[in-house]
This record gives sequence, C-alpha cells and structure tokens, in this order.
Amino acid sequence: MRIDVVTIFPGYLAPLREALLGRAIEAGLVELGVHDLRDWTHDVHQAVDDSPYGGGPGMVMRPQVWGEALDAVLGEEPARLVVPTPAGRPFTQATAQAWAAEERLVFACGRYEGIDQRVVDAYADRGPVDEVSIGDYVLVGGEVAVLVMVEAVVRLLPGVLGNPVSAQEDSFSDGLLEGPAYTRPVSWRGLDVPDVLRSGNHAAIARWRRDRALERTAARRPDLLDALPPDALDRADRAF
Ligand SMILES: N#Cc1c(N)n[nH]c1-c1ccc2c(Cl)cn(Cc3cccnc3)c2c1
Repeated sequence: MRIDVVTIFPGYLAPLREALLGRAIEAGLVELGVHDLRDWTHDVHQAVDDSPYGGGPGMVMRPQVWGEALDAVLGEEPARLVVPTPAGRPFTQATAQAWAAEERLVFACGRYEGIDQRVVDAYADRGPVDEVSIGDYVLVGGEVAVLVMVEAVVRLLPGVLGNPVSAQEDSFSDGLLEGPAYTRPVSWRGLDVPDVLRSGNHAAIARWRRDRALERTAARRPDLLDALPPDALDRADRAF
C-alpha cells in the first residue's frame, strides 16, 4: 500500500515513521509520502487560506492550492482520496478494514475552518472520495485524524502485526468490546487474576472472556449490541 498525506504541517506526521508503522515502512509493506501543501503556492506569503464567502468566523482553505497539490500527488494512479472533517461520516473499524484492501490512500489534511468544498466535488469525478470524522469532538485540523486512521489501517496489513490473530480478536472486530486482560504477577496489590484464566480449561476461558466482553459492551456501548446481526449471539450469549 502507498499512502500520501498533504498538509501544511508535515512535522505533525512524523510519528508515522516511528515504531510499528516505521518498521512496516522499512520492511516495504507500506510506502509513505508526506507533502507540504505550501510547496504548491506561488505567492511570497505562501497563502493557503482566504475569507469565507457568506461571512462567518475563521478562514477557508483555497481550492487552487489544493487542486495543484492533489493533481501532482495523485498523478494518474488510482487512489482513494480521504478528507478528514468534523462533518464526515464516522471512521470505524469497518472503514479501516475496507481501506486496508486499497492500493493507494491519499489524505488531504486541512486546517482553519476546512477546505473549499469544490476540492472534494472536483475529485469525486476522478475516483472515490471519503469525507470522514474520527469522532464526535472537534480538533484543530486533520493531521491527528490522519495519524489515527493510518495506524488503524496499516496495522491490518499482512505482515505488520507480529501476531495476525490480534487483529482478528480486536475490540470491534467481532462487534463487541474486548474484555479485561491480565498478566503476571498472579496477585498485585491484593488483586488476583481470575482463577479461570489459570485453569487451563480453554473452553471455560473462552466462555469467561466472551461473557466479560458482553458485560463490558452492554455497560459501555449498548449501541454495539443493538447493531449486532441477529445470528451474532448464540444461546449461551443470550443466557448471559
Ligand atoms: N476527522 C476529524 C475531526 C474531528 N473528529 N474533529 N475535528 C476534526 C477535523 C478534521 C479536519 C479539519 C479541518 Cl480541514 C479543519 N478543522 C478544524 C475545524 C474545527 C471546527 C470546525 N471546522 C473545522 C478540522 C477538524
């Protein structure tokens, strides 16, 4: 997979070259290009924003600069263009799994009050464009959202995670939150590891973990339970 990111703060994306993602890049599992939007300005001030038509607070990012940058970065190769925005569709684990199958992702990281809408509209004729949000809170720009989305996608690529089973057993991958996890010591500050996890009874352990996941999901994210397909819960689950 090739990932390109266009931003006025390239340094914000430096964490993508650290740790697991950095190793994936070094291993050739992912190619990453980070591009400074201001490289496509032509004025001495390298202006990327202007006042909003219709008035209102803040500034809007100019379409011309974005058009030149995305034309250059996208080139003729097909790619999914991703535009983070507070007004976007929710980015979920399902989105990450779908995007993990893409050959190329190009992220347009905006700032200010956003990017002129005509940029999204103009590129919609050239390929898939997704306006997405990582959650119901407001950030200052798209860069942090891109860090989140790139990590969620790249960790799903074959060869990136040391233990591929992990990705299958994530929270959300089966529609439920993960239950609690424990490691040594058996007793810590008077708190003990649940006996079943040390029993060696794999069926009992699996049942206990499923029950804890159902319990946690019901308590913290009942919406996920409501969204499960009818056949997702078996008789033992329903008994829980
Ligand atoms: N993804 C996501 C996401 C999220 N979950 N919160 N905030 C954002 C996000 C993404 C992109 C931009 C761009 Cl471009 C500018 N801003 C600042 C802003 C703030 C308030 C209203 N309009 C724009 C962005 C915020």
